[in-house]
Amino acid sequence: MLHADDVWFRYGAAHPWVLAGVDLRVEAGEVVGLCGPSGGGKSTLGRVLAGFAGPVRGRVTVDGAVPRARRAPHPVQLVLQHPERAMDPRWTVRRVLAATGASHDDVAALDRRLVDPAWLDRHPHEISGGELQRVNLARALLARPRYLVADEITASVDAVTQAAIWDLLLQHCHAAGIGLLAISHDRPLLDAVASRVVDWEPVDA
Ligand SMILES: Nc1ncnc2c1ncn2[C@@H]1O[C@H](COP(=O)(O)OP(=O)(O)OP(=O)(O)O)[C@@H](O)[C@H]1O
Repeated sequence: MLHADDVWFRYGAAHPWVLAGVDLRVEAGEVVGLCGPSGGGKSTLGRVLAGFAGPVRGRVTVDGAVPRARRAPHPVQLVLQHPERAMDPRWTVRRVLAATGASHDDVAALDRRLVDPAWLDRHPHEISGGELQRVNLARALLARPRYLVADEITASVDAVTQAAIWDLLLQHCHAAGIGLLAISHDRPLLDAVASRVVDWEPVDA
């Protein structure tokens, strides 16, 4: 289980609390939606869950333990809305994927619906936004996460691409037993992809 256990967080002592006593659980293989208003702290929680920031109070555990700094990828991978901001524009897609530490064989064996081999020698700006988001998801999956946090991952693509990306992601998470936290302001989307949806309550609400 991925567990935010009484998590408190603020961006410095002079700033207000963004997370105040958050308790959120995602079981292995479960798909949970997190829905709430803009600026309420959902992305902050995603960053804390994936280890980009530590809680000021409380703790995040992954399958019962607090993840320790080590050379292996973090067991919680975070995927964001804008894949182009998460990649070096000078790198080819192949290099982006190889930078995960994945072997040539692992990259070659990727689901072709996720990464078309024709994209491998192109740069991020030489494939579409929806294609680049699939590469971004492939990169997260190559890290063999136990949990994924998907933060507004299809907010910038059309409805058909959105459906295709979610279909693929859910298939991969189901096959690998990955727990998924889907963050969005789009309640109908979360109702369609998640087995339960948590309504986020901002600190000041
Ligand atoms: N690096 C930062 N330094 C200071 N405050 C920050 C920082 N990042 C976010 N915040 C503040 O934390 C609060 C929560 O932001 P966050 O991005 O987590 O909300 P959100 O619910 O994900 O919003 P949205 O749906 O618009 O992305 C906001 O008030 C934001 O201004």
